Amino acid sequence: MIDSMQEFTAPAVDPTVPIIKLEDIHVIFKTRTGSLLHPNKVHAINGLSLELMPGETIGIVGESGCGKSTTANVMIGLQQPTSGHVYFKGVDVTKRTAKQRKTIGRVISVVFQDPATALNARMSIHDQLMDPMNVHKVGTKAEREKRVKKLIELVGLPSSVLEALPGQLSGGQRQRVAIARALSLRPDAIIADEPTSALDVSVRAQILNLLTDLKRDLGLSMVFISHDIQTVRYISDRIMVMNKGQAVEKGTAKEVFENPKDDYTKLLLGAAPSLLHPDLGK
Ligand SMILES: Nc1ncnc2c1ncn2[C@@H]1O[C@H](COP(=O)(O)OP(=O)(O)OP(=O)(O)O)[C@@H](O)[C@H]1O
Repeated sequence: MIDSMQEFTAPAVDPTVPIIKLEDIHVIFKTRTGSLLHPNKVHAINGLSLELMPGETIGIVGESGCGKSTTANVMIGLQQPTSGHVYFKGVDVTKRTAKQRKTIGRVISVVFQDPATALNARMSIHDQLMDPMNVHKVGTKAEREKRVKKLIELVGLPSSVLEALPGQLSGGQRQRVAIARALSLRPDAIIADEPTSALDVSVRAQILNLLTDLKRDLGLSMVFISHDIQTVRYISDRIMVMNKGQAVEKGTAKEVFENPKDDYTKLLLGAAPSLLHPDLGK
């Protein structure tokens, strides 16, 4: 771990105010097909409420199509809810202004499933890490250069990768770069949408461990999205189980695993073998 972690730690915030709060969110997509009951409509999110408190990791778990990514998109403002409210540090940003959008884009970072598509194939790793800091005019050029070197160290990569293009790195290394970039603006929160699903099983464990270390050392708040309940258990303080656009169960990781209340949660717990690497203890 590097000495000067402090400059990467999440900014101090009021511990009693959620970083992100979703209140009774509905998202209805207009489509060409739809269902028998709702022709030409998909009710992707159906009355969802959620609070991400400072320093905590919330795991969102559910099968493909249950609305996990749409929930993430509502949080970061990529998807406008059909109804309901989105709060950022206590401020209603449901209909966010361009200025609010820019601010929130800076303080909530996203790590996507596939680092190959999230990174620019033609840009060196150095330039990709510099880019968000250039856009948001962070410090002087010399300070940004120094920060790039520290960021790459923070995610456990040698400085030699800075000159590489994404295609020259392994999937796991690329995801580390994506995480370094997500940390570059010292975010309040990270939204990780299936960040390990595209990786080999052994690499998955390494990335999960890296995220666990970072959240502990930097005091990050995190929303961790996955269809694998064991992976979610490993990293989350609290878990929300989603089914058909609704939260069917919420609780601490311990509560959800030891005393699941909802039938769907029980089904998930008893379903397919974990995608988690066996080296990660239960
Ligand atoms: N832009 C869109 N237009 C129409 N329907 C959409 C759109 N985006 C998502 N949906 C639908 O909304 C529902 C929720 O999708 P979403 O991608 O949020 O689920 P998910 O749980 O993230 O699934 P996955 O794990 O496969 O990404 C699905 O039925 C999906 O087909």
